[in-house]
Amino acid sequence: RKPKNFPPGPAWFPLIGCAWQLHRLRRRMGHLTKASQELAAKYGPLVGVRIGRERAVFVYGLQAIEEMYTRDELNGRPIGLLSTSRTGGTRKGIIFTDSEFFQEQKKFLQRELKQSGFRKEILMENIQREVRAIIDNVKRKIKDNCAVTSDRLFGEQLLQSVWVLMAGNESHLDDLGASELHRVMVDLSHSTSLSCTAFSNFPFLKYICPDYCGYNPYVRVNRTVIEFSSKMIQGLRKTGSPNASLIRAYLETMDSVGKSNFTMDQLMGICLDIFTGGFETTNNTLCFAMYYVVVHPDFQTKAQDELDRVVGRERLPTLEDKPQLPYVEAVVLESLRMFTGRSFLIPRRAMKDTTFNGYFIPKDTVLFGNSRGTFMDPNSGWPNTSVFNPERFMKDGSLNVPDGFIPFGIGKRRCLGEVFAKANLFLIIAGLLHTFNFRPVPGDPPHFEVMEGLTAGVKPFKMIVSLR
Ligand code: HEM
Repeated sequence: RKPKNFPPGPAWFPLIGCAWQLHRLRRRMGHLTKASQELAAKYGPLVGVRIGRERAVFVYGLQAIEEMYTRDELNGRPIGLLSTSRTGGTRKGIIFTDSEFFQEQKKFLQRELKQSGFRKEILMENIQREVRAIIDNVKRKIKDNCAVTSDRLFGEQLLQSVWVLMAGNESHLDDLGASELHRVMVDLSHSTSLSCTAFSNFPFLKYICPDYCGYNPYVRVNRTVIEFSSKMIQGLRKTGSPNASLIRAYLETMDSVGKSNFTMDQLMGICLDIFTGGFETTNNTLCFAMYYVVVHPDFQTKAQDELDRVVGRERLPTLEDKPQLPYVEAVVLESLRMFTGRSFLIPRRAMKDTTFNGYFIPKDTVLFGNSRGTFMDPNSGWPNTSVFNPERFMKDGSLNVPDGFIPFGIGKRRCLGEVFAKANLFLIIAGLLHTFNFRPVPGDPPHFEVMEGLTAGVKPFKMIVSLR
């Protein structure tokens, strides 16, 4: 059948997104995924929009997103200021590259991480060290017996463990470095959005108002992360890293292969991607989890009862306990649903002229996947989607993950850090609930507000934390 013309939709939508971003209203305006959901209700799973002179498509609903995830010709990443200006003018790293270059680099990273940072004993040592540091950090904060704010509870420790994932268990960031990197990563998150960054959608703005349109801050924070990584790697090169690690393997390949795609600039792009992918997503999921356990003490108590039964009070939970802690895992999955269901996916690019859902999609069209439609929309087949309820992942006392719950994506562009993220989220949430009680501040309950950034976050809130 002859494909229909480009998907229909309003031309003005990205303009509104950019206006939100420019006027820094995003924190009060709720999340753009909701607006795109309303468009999908009117136009269907593919909504055609115009961004400057380019046409783009918003993709909505599980079926359409799954198709986008798995079709090779929809596997590219956009070529634009968002993907080039972060790494000195050309696309580098994993997240924003495509074609054979991307395939070669991702394969290398997957193989090396399997042999180093993702190996069970190395992963456990790294994350358990991080969980103990997070618990000590919270203990220090509650010493004064006043309310604790949700941000800065785990961010620096997360960055520390992401660095160890790349550089090996012997290499650590010092406190000053971790704290500075944390500040920069938060800036990076707030300086941009994956769907509606003004300078990326309207590149001429970088000449007219480079600061106001977000271009300068975006370039500046990315450059700082790259300089930081470069300094750390120079240090590693001088001292020689004693253990197998991703960075050591990359440097060795670079030296042995000589002139190839394995370059220092590309390694910097990879560090930037792993810091960004590893920090932002996990940190925001944890903030959603903390918000919901504070406002739902019953879920908190149920998870704590399970932890007491299975783990006892004498030691911290481990990954070996995970199969016996289905309810704690259900809390993790429900927090992931709340986080990912409010975020846009990393944009895609059509690698050639193709058809999608019956429509003609020309080469280089940018596609924005909205994961709200996969498990947050009332029509997605999940009941009461806006309500936090870990029970939806439980059946007869066991964990039951419904088909179509794909917070880490599927296909060739599936999340590189999935193993690490799952272990991290489980051990941090289990460790915190095992050690502390989290309660609302009397008379000042947390106010739920989604902040748009690179991904969705919860506005920082205060809570009372006490040792169990
Ligand atoms: C809550 C935690 C996380 C979630 C929900 C998440 C989700 C995702 C999703 C859905 C994608 C696929 C995007 C697409 O198909 O276009 C992705 C890609 C990616 N993630 Fe994650 N992620 C998480 C944590 C991490 C961590 C911890 C790391 C690194 C240590 C990481 C690194 C990456 C990278 C490098 C990519 C790009 C892969 C590619 O383009 O092929 N992520 N992530």
